[in-house]
Amino acid sequence: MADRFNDTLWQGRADPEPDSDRWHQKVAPVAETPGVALLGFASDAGVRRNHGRPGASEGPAAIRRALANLAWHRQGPVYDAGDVRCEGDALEAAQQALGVRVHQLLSAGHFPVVLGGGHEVAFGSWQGLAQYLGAREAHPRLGIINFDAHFDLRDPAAVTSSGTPFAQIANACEQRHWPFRYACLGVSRASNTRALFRRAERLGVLVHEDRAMRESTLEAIAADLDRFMADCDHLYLTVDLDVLPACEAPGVSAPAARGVSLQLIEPLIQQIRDSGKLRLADLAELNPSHDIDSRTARAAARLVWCITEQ
Ligand SMILES: N=CN[C@@H](CCC(=O)O)C(=O)O
Ligand SMILES: [Mn+2]
Ligand SMILES: [Mn+2]
Repeated sequence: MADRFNDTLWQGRADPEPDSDRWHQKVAPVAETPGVALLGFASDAGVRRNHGRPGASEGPAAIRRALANLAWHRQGPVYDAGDVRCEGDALEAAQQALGVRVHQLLSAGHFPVVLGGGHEVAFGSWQGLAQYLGAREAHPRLGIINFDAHFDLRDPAAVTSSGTPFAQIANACEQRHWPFRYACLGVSRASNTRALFRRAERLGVLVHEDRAMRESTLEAIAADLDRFMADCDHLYLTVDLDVLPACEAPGVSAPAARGVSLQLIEPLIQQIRDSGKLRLADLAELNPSHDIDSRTARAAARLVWCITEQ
């Protein structure tokens, strides 16, 4: 189920001038010094269960290939912790295995960045963070910030999938008597039913629709996000690449007719990164078999680069 560091993915241009490093020259197998730990979740079992277009299990390798050639401006180390792979439809076991790895990385002082995988990655990521925080606090004030065209709050009673992770997390929080704090930014009213909007309202979700996210509203959204973050001690950032317009991210299961441009999303992600509360991040839904000229993989890599820029 677990794949280790794969050197063949970390290849790229080597410039002869000094101080010209790129990620492929710096990323290393996990070591003791705390750093960013990339961890792949090679799964599209949740997408399949959700009747989507399969192929996201190849996402982690494609993100690494796109990251490899980006310029290195960081101080601290970046590690590649390999992949957790979902075998067949064994999604629950894979999510649990992902949780175990995320917990281990957090306990070792690393900042895990999980590379999906369908958005079912979120329930595995969260399990790892919940184990970590739950061992330290009775009622952790954890905020989840999801950039996504979809709420992914479908009823998990019948089947769990890439469309249910935040409803699963809400249920798990209720069982633990933990607050459920969830922000979904970039959601499309056209792509989410009334039932999903009602569930989001019942759960007190902070919502900013795709069509309300513009250059002129960015300041107000940033202020809203600041208020959300002020109520939290820890943050989990999750980015579903289908929040981007189809021209920026064609390689996803459900491309967005409208979407929110990377140009608008990036400053909000910087704000989250700079809060000092970000414990965990993941990227979801990259499907290389539907990508065009690696656009989506490049957008994903750029987001990882931005989340870890420090
Ligand atoms: N993670 C994806 N979730 C979406 C997919 C929508 C679609 O396939 O059209 C959802 O379940 O709503
Ligand atoms: Mn989505
Ligand atoms: Mn999603």
